[in-house]
Amino acid sequence: MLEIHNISRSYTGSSQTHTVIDHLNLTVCDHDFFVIVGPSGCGKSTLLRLIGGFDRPDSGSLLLDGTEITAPSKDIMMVFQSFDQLFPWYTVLGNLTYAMKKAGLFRTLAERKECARSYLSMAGLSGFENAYPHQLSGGMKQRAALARALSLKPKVLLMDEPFSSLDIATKKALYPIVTAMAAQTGCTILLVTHDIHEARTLGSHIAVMSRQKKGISAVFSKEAMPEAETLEKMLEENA
Ligand SMILES: Nc1ncnc2c1ncn2[C@@H]1O[C@H](COP(=O)(O)OP(=O)(O)OP(=O)(O)O)[C@@H](O)[C@H]1O
Repeated sequence: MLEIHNISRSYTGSSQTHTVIDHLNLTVCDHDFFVIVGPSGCGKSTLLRLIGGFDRPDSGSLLLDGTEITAPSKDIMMVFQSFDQLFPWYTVLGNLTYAMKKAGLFRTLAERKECARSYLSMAGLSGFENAYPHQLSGGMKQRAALARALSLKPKVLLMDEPFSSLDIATKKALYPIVTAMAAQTGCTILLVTHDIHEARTLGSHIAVMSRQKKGISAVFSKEAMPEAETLEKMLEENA
């Protein structure tokens, strides 16, 4: 379980301090597909960086299974928006086996390859194991990045607008794959998006972040999820 207690984070510029997150609290349960939406600049990426241990709060604490998050670790992986997150000099399979080796997973290359193939199959990339990243479409690159991250068996996967550069048809084709991968691996997922349709399609929960509140203004479970129009309105109100 991920527990965020009363965290605050400010950035100090040349003349003033800008508080982005102010006493934010949030609990994300194991296996949740937790989607964070919010107006531009409200601090969504800042929050993901804090959860990932890439940044530290000025006050408050973040706990994963009761242990404070103080630095990046193999328990929490991140997938970004950029199509350039794969190593261009490795094949798709090589990207996964190299990451596994670095993470100390499996003793032999054969074991790593077998595991990598199963994650690539989940991502719908069977047959592309020997392709290089430049030979893949944007959607395929994001699926490969997702497969690579999940193959490292993190407890939590953070995704910062991973699909926002994809066209609508590609995104729609990707959602069932992402949902199936989340279910099959059981990984807890936190996804930041601007796309309300994406949030409603993928999320087991949706949290709305607010610029005025500098925190979370509402959390909805799948059963109580508002219509897209209502969510859009909430985003406008929280800008
Ligand atoms: N390293 C930094 N130094 C100074 N200010 C920063 C830094 N990182 C973020 N900010 C500021 O903090 C605020 C929140 O930024 P953040 O990127 O977390 O928001 P966001 O909700 O992810 O935005 P967007 O939806 O546009 O990607 C912005 O005003 C941004 O300029």
